[in-house]
Amino acid sequence: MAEVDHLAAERATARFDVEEMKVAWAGSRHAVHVADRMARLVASDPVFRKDNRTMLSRKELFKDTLRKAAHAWKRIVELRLTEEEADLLRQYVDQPGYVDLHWGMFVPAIKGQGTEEQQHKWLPLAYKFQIIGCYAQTELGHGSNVQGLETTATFDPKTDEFVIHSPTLTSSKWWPGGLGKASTHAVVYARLITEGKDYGIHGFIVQLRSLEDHSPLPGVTLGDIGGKFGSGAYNSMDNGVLRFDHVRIPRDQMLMRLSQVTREGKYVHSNVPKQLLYGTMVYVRQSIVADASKALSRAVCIAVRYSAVRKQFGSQDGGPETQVLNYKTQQSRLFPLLASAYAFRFVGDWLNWLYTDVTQKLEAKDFSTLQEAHACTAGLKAVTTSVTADAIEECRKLCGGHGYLNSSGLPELFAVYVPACTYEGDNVVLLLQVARILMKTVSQLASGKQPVGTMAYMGKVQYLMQCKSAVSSAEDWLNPDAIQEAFEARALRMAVNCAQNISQAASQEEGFYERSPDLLEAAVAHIQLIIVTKFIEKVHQEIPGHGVKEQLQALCNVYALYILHKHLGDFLATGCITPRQGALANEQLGKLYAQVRPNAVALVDAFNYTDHYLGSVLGRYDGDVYPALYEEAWKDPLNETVVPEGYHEYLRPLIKQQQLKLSRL
Ligand SMILES: CCCCCCCCCCCCCCCCC/C=C/C(=O)SCCNC(=O)CCNC(=O)[C@H](O)C(C)(C)COP(=O)(O)OP(=O)(O)OC[C@H]1O[C@@H](n2cnc3c(N)ncnc32)[C@H](O)[C@@H]1OP(=O)(O)O
Ligand SMILES: Cc1cc2nc3c(=O)[nH]c(=O)nc-3n(C[C@H](O)[C@H](O)[C@H](O)COP(=O)(O)OP(=O)(O)OC[C@H]3O[C@@H](n4cnc5c(N)ncnc54)[C@H](O)[C@@H]3O)c2cc1C
Repeated sequence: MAEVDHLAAERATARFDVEEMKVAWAGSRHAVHVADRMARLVASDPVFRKDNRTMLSRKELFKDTLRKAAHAWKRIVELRLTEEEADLLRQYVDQPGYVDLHWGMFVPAIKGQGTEEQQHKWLPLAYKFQIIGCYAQTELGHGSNVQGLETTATFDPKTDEFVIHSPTLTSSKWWPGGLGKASTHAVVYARLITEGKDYGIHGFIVQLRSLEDHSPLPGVTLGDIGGKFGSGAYNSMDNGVLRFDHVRIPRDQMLMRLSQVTREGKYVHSNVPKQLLYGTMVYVRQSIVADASKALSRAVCIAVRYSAVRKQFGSQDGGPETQVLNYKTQQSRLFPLLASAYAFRFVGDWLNWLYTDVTQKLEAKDFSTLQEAHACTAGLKAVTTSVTADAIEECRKLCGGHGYLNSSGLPELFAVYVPACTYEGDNVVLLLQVARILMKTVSQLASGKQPVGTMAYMGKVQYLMQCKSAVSSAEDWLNPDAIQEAFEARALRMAVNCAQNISQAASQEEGFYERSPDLLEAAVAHIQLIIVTKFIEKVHQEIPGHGVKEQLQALCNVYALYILHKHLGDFLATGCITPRQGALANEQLGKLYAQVRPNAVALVDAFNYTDHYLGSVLGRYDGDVYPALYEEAWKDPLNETVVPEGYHEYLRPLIKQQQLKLSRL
């Protein structure tokens, strides 16, 4: 009971309106309401139970995923849920599965790369689940290097068909989610060959399995690629392997919005940038940024609530011990992660806006913002997923020994989340893309070309290369202009330093290759500037609710000053701030942690997660952690019998043998 009281007391110390913070987090009152309804719908349905997930075998887990997906679809149809509601319902079911790829990549690939006619033909089938699709791009031999894919699609003008073929072992499709067991169709990326010429990678809709009995079609070899990291977790997904042996598809199953092959076999490229082929990846990368804030906020919610419940040391004269949340070290490890969850949420909203804006421009044949969309989605995907993966592990450590139990929810969350650093573009590969664009922008500064969008600050090169921070007290670091200037100067100076070093190499390519570790850091600095800028912009907006703006302001400062403290070397080496100013930032950070402390539990309550979604005995809303931990232990299959299976075979003979030996002595 004492623990329950603890969280109630924690909630009473909050200095802001939690209901209004829920609105700020979700984006609108409507969003809070819909999310609430969908979360409760899922939590109250026994089919969506997930507390036994880590104890299921792979086969049981996969079947459970099929069952949940089918049940979710049934509920979506029965309740006539809107697209927004259906997306949320699937999110709260919280079990990776083939539907993620069907809705998340197969449908968007057809929408983005199919002609109107193709969309008209295929989308209704996909929308009604008459076909199930996946995104088959990566191969055994190549993932990052898309141009290196080997699968071929050779046009045969005699039959008006493409022949899809896997010429080598390394050309086997490898990894696509939903491919292994569930999908009937795939968007397959292959080298288009017509009139004897290789035109590079293009997308094709290929049927893989019979719609009658689900068996692979002739010439198609398919399977699952095997168990993955952790128990439960991403093992609910059937990541697959696929080989083609001269499989024929009609010509009109090439996705022809960007380029076409005529009946005669002539290749025609529309007047659009060829990078639009990568559009589905750009779309998914922006949604992964929003997912990062969800995964991070879940971990932080668990760690904050548990840290308020957990007590260690400090008891005097039999009085209460200290809540671990009161230790300054716990705060300095946890509160930056709390601030990062909010930061990623807001930058994710902004990125979604940017993506929508770019999409509208593309429809109007305006391709001017394509590079900005690529740099922002690639860079933000890389930084937010890397931070989130590390943060989930940090939250596990923040929960001490109990964090290592599956029932804490953290091991599974980590195992599910960590591949986000790799899929949809390895984070290093993506940051190098950002660096390439930074170098291009720096090289254009001399010609007077004004950078735009998130690179616009580079236009202030004369000022930012020589400015000195005016901060002279810890409080000065609360001024957003001081923060913004320091971050802009750091990012620009790192980029310019790289550019200068590269220019001394024998060639641009060689210089880029040699300096790539520095370029990664420059790219990270640029992306951190974007996150800080968007958080500052958010806080400048009108935000209703008692104390809400003040809390967000504090979190924004925590985020920025934490990054400054963590990357102090960059700020000092580039001469943007002095060691004294760095020390003042750290002093201010300590004061901010003290400000966050009484609000910490309420700040995670504002995420509005149900206990079902959190899936953690440590993160329970009521804080009644110990009875739940105790009860959970007894549910383990090992505890089904008092004497374990194998006792008579292995333990008893061993003990008896030793006893016999002893008795002979
Ligand atoms: C407790 C349990 C439950 C918890 C759940 C909670 C967690 C939530 C989980 C969320 C789940 C979400 C589901 C996600 C499922 C994941 C499924 C994964 C799918 C995949 O991985 S699909 C495969 C993805 N593959 C990749 O991303 C490959 C990466 N490689 C590339 O993108 C490219 O090859 C490249 C960009 C690295 C290089 O390409 P290329 O060689 O062609 O290009 P260059 O480097 O030469 O550049 C040429 C110019 O093109 C521009 N460019 C490049 N890319 C783009 C782009 N996308 N858009 C626009 N422009 C682009 C470059 O800038 C160059 O421009 P320049 O002007 O010529 O310099
Ligand atoms: C869980 C999961 C789900 C997936 N789902 C899908 C899916 O649905 N569909 C699909 O098509 N694919 C899918 N993938 C594949 C995924 O997109 C690729 O694994 C990813 O793009 C990374 O490519 P890779 O495996 O070739 O890594 P590699 O490129 O081989 O990376 C290996 C190492 O090399 C480094 N490296 C590579 N290139 C460079 C470079 N130029 N400079 C410096 N370092 C470099 C990387 O940083 C990394 O450290 C999935 C992968 C996973 C793990």
